[in-house]
Amino acid sequence: MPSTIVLVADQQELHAPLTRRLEDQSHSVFVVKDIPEALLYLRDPACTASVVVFHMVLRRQQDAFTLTEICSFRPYLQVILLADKARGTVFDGQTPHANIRILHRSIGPQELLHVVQDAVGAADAQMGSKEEDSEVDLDAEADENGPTVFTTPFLMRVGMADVPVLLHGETGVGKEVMARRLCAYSPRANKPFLKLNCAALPSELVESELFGYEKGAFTGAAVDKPGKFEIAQGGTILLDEIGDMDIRLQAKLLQVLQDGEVQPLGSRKTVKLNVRVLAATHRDLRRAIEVGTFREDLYYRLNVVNIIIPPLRERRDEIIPLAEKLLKRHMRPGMVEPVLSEPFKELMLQYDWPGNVRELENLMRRLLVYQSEKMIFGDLERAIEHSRTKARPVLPVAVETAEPVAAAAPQVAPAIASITDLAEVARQAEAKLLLEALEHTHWNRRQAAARLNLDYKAFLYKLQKLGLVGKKDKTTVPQTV
Ligand SMILES: Nc1ncnc2c1ncn2[C@@H]1O[C@H](COP(=O)(O)OP(=O)(O)OP(=O)(O)O)[C@@H](O)[C@H]1O
Repeated sequence: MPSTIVLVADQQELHAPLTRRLEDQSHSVFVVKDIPEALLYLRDPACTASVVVFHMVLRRQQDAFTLTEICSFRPYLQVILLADKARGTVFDGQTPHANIRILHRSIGPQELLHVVQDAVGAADAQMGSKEEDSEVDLDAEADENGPTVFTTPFLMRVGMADVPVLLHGETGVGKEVMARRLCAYSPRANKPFLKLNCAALPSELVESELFGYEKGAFTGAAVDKPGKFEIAQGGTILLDEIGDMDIRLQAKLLQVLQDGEVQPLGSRKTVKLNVRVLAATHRDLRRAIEVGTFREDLYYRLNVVNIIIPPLRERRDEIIPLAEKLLKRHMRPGMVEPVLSEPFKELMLQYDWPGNVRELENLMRRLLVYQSEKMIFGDLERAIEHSRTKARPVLPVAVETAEPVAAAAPQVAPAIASITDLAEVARQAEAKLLLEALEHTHWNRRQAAARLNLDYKAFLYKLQKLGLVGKKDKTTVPQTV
């Protein structure tokens, strides 16, 4: 069975031959240049590696602790370490975890290949026994890496499909975790995975980050800079908070997706792209389309597969297992793992978790710091009391799902009456009118202004105010869409 193998090596001549031979056997090899980066990757919930080979000597005892900890929450993971002596000196006389093999650093390439193949077999055997269990009742499978409403076979199919995926869900539900997981199951698993948060930056910055620029393209562009699309070549890009992307930029993104090529700002060259696009949002994009703040054509481009991740309060059976997993994730070596008491678990099950898994994670981190439930018991009680007296947060409208398994997920409530602010309603209505006029006139602004019986300057001012055009950057407004 093809596996994902992490190879930790800082020298090309060490990892290149091994990578080639493993890739010849259809395995995906992910090369990491240093130990801290490798440990970080292995701790990531989206990591699906079954074998990790440290082609460098582990010297810090702290790293050995971390590795042991990773092995305990990733029971399939097989670890191969090279050491100065074929005995684990870094483990300071302690017996290493059963899945850790320590070899002498002078081992030859052929012998190392055999050990890696053997480790792949051992990981497969352990995963196989888990898969047999899951065949009995796939839906009930307790998947440690994501909401149990999505089975591993479903996610593998979507991951392998290499099509755009739109992820919907409230903040903190695990959209990024899901995106990383889809990537890990895809043929692009050992290629770059980049994320850009479209809401966190002003639109000009999002544009230059995504598409890159050439030296001199604008004030401050002192050197050429490739955009994320270019850096992610061969891999995957996650456009987080796509619902917050400026409408003008949406047009440009659409063009890039349609043409499969990108033109850095200020440049004449175009770069052919081979990047899988995943997008995530907590917004109701259907509504955004209605009010003219999201382009329908872009929506259909991104929405080949649509996954709605339900909020944590709609998958309460996952709260306790997730809490226990998050406690383990954040424990430092030598820490005593707090045992969650029954009354505390009961309280956790009553709470609605508006911040979803992120909020649960923060609570578990606090618990590890305080080492006492008592200190946060009252906070949780007050939060429950508060949520009883307040209205539920507004949720995104349920949208159709492309897969039967996804359709089985609890549907989220419609976002009725989410816009209570009159000024916002007026702003959105105005934006819709302006955009319609621009669409009709193929983005000829003079004609669009005339169509709306508006003075041209007043029209431009409105475009600016609504964020539909940059102050100086008129050239990037699409003339044809
Ligand atoms: N199934 C899971 N197992 C373990 N941790 C999880 C899981 N889902 C989410 N998390 C953790 O919860 C936090 C929030 O997850 P993530 O960033 O994926 O959510 P999000 O929906 O993308 O959030 P936002 O909308 O704010 O971008 C992260 O620290 C992540 O590691």
